[in-house]
Amino acid sequence: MASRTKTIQSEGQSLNGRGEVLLSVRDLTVAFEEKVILDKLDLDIKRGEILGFVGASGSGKSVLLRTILGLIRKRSGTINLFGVDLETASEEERLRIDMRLGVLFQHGALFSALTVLENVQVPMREYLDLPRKLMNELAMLKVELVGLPPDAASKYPSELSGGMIKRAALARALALDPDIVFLDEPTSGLDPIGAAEFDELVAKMRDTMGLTVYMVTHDLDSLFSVCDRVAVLGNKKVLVEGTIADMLKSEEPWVRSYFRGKRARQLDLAARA
Ligand SMILES: Nc1ncnc2c1ncn2[C@@H]1O[C@H](COP(=O)(O)OP(=O)(O)OP(=O)(O)O)[C@@H](O)[C@H]1O
Repeated sequence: MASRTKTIQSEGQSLNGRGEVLLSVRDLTVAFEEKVILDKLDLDIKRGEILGFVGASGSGKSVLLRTILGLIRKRSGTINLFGVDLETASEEERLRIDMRLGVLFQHGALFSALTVLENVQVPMREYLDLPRKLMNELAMLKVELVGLPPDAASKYPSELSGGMIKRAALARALALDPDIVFLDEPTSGLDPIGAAEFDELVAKMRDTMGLTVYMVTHDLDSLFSVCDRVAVLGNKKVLVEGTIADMLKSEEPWVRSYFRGKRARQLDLAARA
């Protein structure tokens, strides 16, 4: 556990383009009939950062993620990705944007009838037209990139551990070399060691590839150990955002109890030790 809480946050801004805003959400309102879930919400994510997105259960984290990904229709506001307003984007622009996004859904794991290699190739088949041999080679590189042994490539999801499934799902999310990956509770269901290893992998990808990560999580360990910035969803908008240090100083009641509750205090002490 102690190694988990040792901070592995970004050490510098050395990679090109760091700081550039890749996703900008402004005045976003999402409602299901009369029920407003998000009300004039603003959010930015910058290149090369890991943004941890937290909020009470049912506060709308998944709705926001699905709206950004174009799976839920917004009522008003703008969502701008890579400088393009999604509402006015042409079909071709939208396709190019989609290819720059990787997604790891919490329950959307892997196709059970496909091997790991075939799962990783799903986005490649959808968006690219590559010869089979090249696709196999590229998918294999992704399998290795996420730290899976080569023999995992020919296995089916039912033959893998929980941690290996998450890695394989990450490999699939990285299939097209995206600029941003959206991870929906990536460490849920993993034991602390598996979760720590997954966090370290994500941090390594930020540091070596400049990957930008939007991580919805309830996992305090992840928030303390890898997130460069945290955004808290509450009252239908981003209530507070900033570093973990900012969260620890916040007097907002939900943020206070979440980040300064007993468990959070123990993690903070361990991280400082
Ligand atoms: N398709 C839908 N139709 C109607 N209401 C919906 C729909 N999808 C989500 N909601 C409602 O939107 C609210 C926010 O749900 P959401 O799943 O985004 O919460 P969450 O913050 O991700 O919660 P959790 O942390 O428990 O996963 C909930 O009240 C939910 O019932």
